[in-house]
Amino acid sequence: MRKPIIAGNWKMHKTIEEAIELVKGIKEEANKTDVEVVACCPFTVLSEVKRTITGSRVKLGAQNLHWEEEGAYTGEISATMLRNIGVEYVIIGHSERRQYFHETDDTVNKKVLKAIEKELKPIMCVGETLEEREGDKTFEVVKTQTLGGLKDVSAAAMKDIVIAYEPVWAIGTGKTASSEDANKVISYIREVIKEKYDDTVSEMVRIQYGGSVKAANASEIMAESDIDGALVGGASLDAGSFVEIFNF
Ligand SMILES: O=C[C@H](O)COP(=O)(O)O
Repeated sequence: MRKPIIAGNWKMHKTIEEAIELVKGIKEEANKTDVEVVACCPFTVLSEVKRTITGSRVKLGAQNLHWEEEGAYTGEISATMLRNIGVEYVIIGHSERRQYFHETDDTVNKKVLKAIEKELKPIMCVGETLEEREGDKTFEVVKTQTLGGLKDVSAAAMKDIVIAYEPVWAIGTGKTASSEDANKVISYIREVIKEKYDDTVSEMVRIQYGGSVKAANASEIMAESDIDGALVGGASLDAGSFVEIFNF
C-alpha cells in the first residue's frame, strides 16, 4: 500500500511573513491526516518554515539543488546546505527548470544521484509538452525522461524517490489532464520502472500527478489506481485550498 503524498510547490512566491502564515494555516490539518504533506518552499524561507512546522507532520521540501558538493557555482545551493536546514524532499527537473534554465535528463540525473547520496528524497518531474502530446510522443518522452533521470539509481534507493508526472500543457493553465489520461501515463511510467527494476520496485514507487490540481478535482485524481499524490502549484499558495486538496 503506497502512502499518498501531496506536495505544494510554491515556486517563486512568498516572503518570510507570508510563508509563516501559510504553513501555520496548514499544519494543524496536516497533523490529522495520514497523507504525507510536503511544503516545497523557496530557499529564502526554508529556515523559518522549518521552525514553524517543527513538531507538526508537515515535511520540508526545496525546489532545486546543485549536484556538486561545493565550489564556485554562484547562485547555487548544495544538497549539504539543504540537509543542514532540515530539508527532507527536493523537487528535481521541474519542467520550468527544464524550459527556462536548460536542465536536461543528464543534469536531472546528476541531481537525483547527489540527493540520494545526501539522503534527500527527490521528487523527480517528467512530462510532455503540448507539441509532444499532439505528436503522439507522450509515452516516448516520459520513458526517456524517467530512464534518463534514474540512470545508475539503485533499486534500494527507489524507496525514497517520488516521481511527478506533470504534462507541461496542464501547468498553471487551468487545463487538467483527465484523471483517466493521467492514470494511463502514470501506469506506463510504472511499467517503465518495472522493466528497469522489478515488480516490487514498480509497485512501491510513488507517482504523483501535477498540473492544475485544485480542491475541485483532487478527489477524482486521487481515486485513480496508479496515482499516489499530487504536486500542486497555484492552489498550494492558499492554506484553505491546499488543506482541501490534502483532505481529498
Ligand atoms: O509543480 C507544480 C506544477 O507545476 C503544477 O502547477 P499548477 O498546479 O499551478 O498547475
